[in-house]
Amino acid sequence: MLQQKKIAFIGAGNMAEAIFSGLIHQEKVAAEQIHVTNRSNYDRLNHLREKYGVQVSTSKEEVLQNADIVILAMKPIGVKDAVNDIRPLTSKNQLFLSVLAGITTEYISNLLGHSAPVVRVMPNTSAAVGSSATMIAAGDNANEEDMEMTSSLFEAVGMVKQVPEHDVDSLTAIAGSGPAFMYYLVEGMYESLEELNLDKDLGKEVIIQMMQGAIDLMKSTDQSPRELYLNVKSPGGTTEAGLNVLEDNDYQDIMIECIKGAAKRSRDITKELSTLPEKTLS
Ligand SMILES: NC(=O)C1=CN([C@@H]2O[C@H](COP(=O)(O)OP(=O)(O)OC[C@H]3O[C@@H](n4cnc5c(N)ncnc54)[C@H](O)[C@@H]3O)[C@@H](O)[C@H]2O)C=CC1
Ligand SMILES: O=C(O)[C@@H]1CCC=N1
Repeated sequence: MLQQKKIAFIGAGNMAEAIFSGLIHQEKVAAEQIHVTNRSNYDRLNHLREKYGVQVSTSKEEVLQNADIVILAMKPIGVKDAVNDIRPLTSKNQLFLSVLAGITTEYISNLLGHSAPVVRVMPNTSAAVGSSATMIAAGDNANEEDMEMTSSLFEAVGMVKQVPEHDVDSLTAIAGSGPAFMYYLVEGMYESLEELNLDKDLGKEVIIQMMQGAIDLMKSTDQSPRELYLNVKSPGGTTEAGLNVLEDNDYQDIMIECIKGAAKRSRDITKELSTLPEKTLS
């Protein structure tokens, strides 16, 4: 399905790199099919070309010409300028995938001013290793074939779930931002290594394998997280001592607030930009 397709990335940051590096490593797409541009950082484009063999250009025209799929991967705040800039170079025959947090397909369609299909996509940086949890939601003009194309692209870099667009803000908190919350937790564990006078390399290896094992076990069982941690906890034991500290500090409430805060931010981005741009063409 993806063979021969020209894929244009508008934006060449962390997320764009995670997606196309994953696609290339999984051998789903050849590096020559990927065309990348950014605002103005040619050194960055050059670095990406040398590292992955992708096509890069500062000319948006070159990148967009005959592109089948256009992936919008700039920061949400820059979407208006970016799409205004490329609009004359786009056509309704191209499939637009927006990975921008908090930006609706309606907003993108209004900026584009034509009836090209737009799909909202929320991946995460684990795409780089083929392990993203990617949410996809159809905009009004996206048909089944467009969704299949989007699915097949992102299945190459992990799991894909098609969801209604009204759920994407909440799912962004988990699928998109979630990895950062995990890394933050692990950073805390790393910091404990020093206080415990443990060898850092050994400790890091143990922490990563411990996390991997916990994930493997969760995937292999119907047991709830509560059952799983109760299996670990012994009366008067070490786990109980640690869990007491977490409970005393309302750790789970904090985690719930963390996810809700991220979801709210996604909804607020939409609201901040909610004065929809006027349709430029009928
Ligand atoms: N970093 C992550 O884990 C995730 C990010 N996202 C979304 O991906 C998007 C990009 O995020 P990052 O890659 O982290 O940001 P970043 O700051 O690393 O990259 C942004 C890129 O957009 C380019 N850009 C800005 N204005 C432009 C314009 N007018 N024309 C062309 N290119 C332009 C910049 O030059 C840069 O290459 C955001 O909208 C974010 O919400 C979505 C899921 C996860
Ligand atoms: O922090 C952000 O806004 C983006 C979206 C999800 C992950 N990173």
